[in-house]
Amino acid sequence: MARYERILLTGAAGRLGTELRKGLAPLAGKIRLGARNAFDDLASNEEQAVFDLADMEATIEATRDCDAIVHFGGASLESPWQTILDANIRGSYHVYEGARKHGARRVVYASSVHAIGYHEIEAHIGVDAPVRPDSLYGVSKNFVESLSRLYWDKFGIESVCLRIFSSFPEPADRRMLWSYLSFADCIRLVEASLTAPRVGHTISFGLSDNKVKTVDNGGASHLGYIPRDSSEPFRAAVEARTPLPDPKAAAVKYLGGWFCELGHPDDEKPNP
Ligand SMILES: NC(=O)c1ccc[n+]([C@@H]2O[C@H](COP(=O)([O-])OP(=O)(O)OC[C@H]3O[C@@H](n4cnc5c(N)ncnc54)[C@H](O)[C@@H]3O)[C@@H](O)[C@H]2O)c1
Ligand SMILES: O=C(O)[C@H]1O[C@@H](O)[C@H](O)[C@@H](O)[C@@H]1O
Repeated sequence: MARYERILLTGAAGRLGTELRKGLAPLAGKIRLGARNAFDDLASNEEQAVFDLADMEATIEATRDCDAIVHFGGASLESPWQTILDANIRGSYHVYEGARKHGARRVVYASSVHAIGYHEIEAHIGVDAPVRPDSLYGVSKNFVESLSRLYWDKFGIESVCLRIFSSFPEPADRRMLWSYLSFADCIRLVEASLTAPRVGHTISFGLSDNKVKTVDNGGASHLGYIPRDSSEPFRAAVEARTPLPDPKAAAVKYLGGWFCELGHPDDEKPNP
């Protein structure tokens, strides 16, 4: 029997949402696909909810009858304040209010490395290091990590906040040789987050079993996530096509990589 009756997946049309749509299928009787546009290829175990996360009423309504929420919708890069505010901050508040009003037991949230992007790689931080965002995007991830903490402490809604590093079809640059999370491992991580018996409020890094380890995920071992992939098969090709970067550059020094070199998104020309 499936573990959940109905899971709401926000961001269902996105890069990771598209992968999770297939990956979550065994875990729930129904997957409700949350997106801004309608799908025309619904499988028999799928239904849809078309809404913008900035719309409080519609977002709360989309959570009705869902016993779990996998929240992967929102701006996935540094963006102007208004976008961050509407999609990530207000949108996530609406999701958590939906969980509270409609009785979802657990939320799995796509946080990001950019919540702690200004920590130096050599610090080898654990999941309980102080937050250190590298962007407004990172600040929005800090907000939701904190919001979800409140909803656990006050309302008993469990959350797993996944600080995903770089989840792409394959590592695109040298940083991704240590920050890579394969799609299959991303699905394993979300599955572990949904099926671990007790998670309370958990923060976990989201990485594959890459050879170079930059952080310590021991504080999330109770999830039982075991990565099976690694960036190593891609190393030779990545190193051959990308020059050795300056080791003192902010993009190399900090976990957040190139986000640490971005300008401010609300300046007229943020990235000259
Ligand atoms: N892929 C990665 O490497 C990575 C790393 C860290 C965190 N994340 C997080 O994982 C989540 C998914 O990332 P992704 O790589 O699939 O990005 P993506 O941009 O492909 O997916 C995000 C989805 O959210 C939707 N969305 C954006 N604003 C919305 C709004 N206002 N209302 C409703 N839907 C909205 C988009 O249409 C899109 O389908 C994001 O929260 C992102 O911050 C991704
Ligand atoms: O740092 C990274 O590699 C990734 O961080 C994530 O938060 C972003 O959604 C993704 O677009 C970045 O490429």
